[in-house]
Amino acid sequence: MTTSTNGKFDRTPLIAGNWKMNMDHVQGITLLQKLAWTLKDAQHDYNRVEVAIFPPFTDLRSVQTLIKGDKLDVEYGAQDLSPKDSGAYTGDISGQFLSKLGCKYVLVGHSERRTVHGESDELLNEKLKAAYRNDLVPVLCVGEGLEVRQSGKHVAHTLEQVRSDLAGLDAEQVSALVIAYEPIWAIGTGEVAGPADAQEMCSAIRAEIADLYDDSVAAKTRLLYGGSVKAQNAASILKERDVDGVLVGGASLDVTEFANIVRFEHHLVTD
Ligand SMILES: O=C[C@H](O)COP(=O)(O)O
Repeated sequence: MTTSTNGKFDRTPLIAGNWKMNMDHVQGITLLQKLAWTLKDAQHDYNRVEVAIFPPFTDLRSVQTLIKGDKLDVEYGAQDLSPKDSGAYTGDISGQFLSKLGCKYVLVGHSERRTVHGESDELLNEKLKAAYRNDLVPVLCVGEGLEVRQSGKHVAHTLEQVRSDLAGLDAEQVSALVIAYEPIWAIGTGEVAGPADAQEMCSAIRAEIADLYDDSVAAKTRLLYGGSVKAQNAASILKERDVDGVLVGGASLDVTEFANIVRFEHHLVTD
């Protein structure tokens, strides 16, 4: 039944669910439990397609306990971290604490952090370094707003974000990095960038990494697309050569929908 989509899967595809500020810890473990059951019933192979969730900070301990207790193969991460490791930074969360909670990943520079909280590329560069210092794999989010897209400067704009955010990172760090291209105009709006748009940007980001580092680094960095991804459009986006996964917001709160996104290869077979 399962088939390779296009032979690109030397990079393990990553299907990531960003719960944003939804699901308290009780709701969160119910959602995770249902997701794990659904994927178990479907005999999902986590080595073939990795699954990660990004719950609110207050859910992380419960998520860790469930995943450890039930030996689930779902990975998890936080939605943000402080650029500092400890100190008088009221309200901030240290990467040290996230690491201690068993997080594998952390989102950095989600567009809602950039726009609602005014986070700059300089700050995001510090957050990336904090993530690596604490053995967390960052999922760096980049992407343009509607005005930039309409001006036709979306590729230049996004590559500038990539260059600024990665300043000072070494080849090993960037090889492990995940970058999510999320055009702001497509987030939570129902507007989806087409597969060709996702491929255009992911291929430009990969070429930029090859320029900044080398081809072997660019071949390892995983690139995701995010913005109104649903089960119905996931497979066509994931078929693109440089798209290695998706970062899902709204649809990650619906178990059936998210599980179907995780099982995108099966949709390719039946589409
Ligand atoms: O982190 C996820 C993105 O913001 C996409 O959200 P969405 O799938 O609700 O459009």
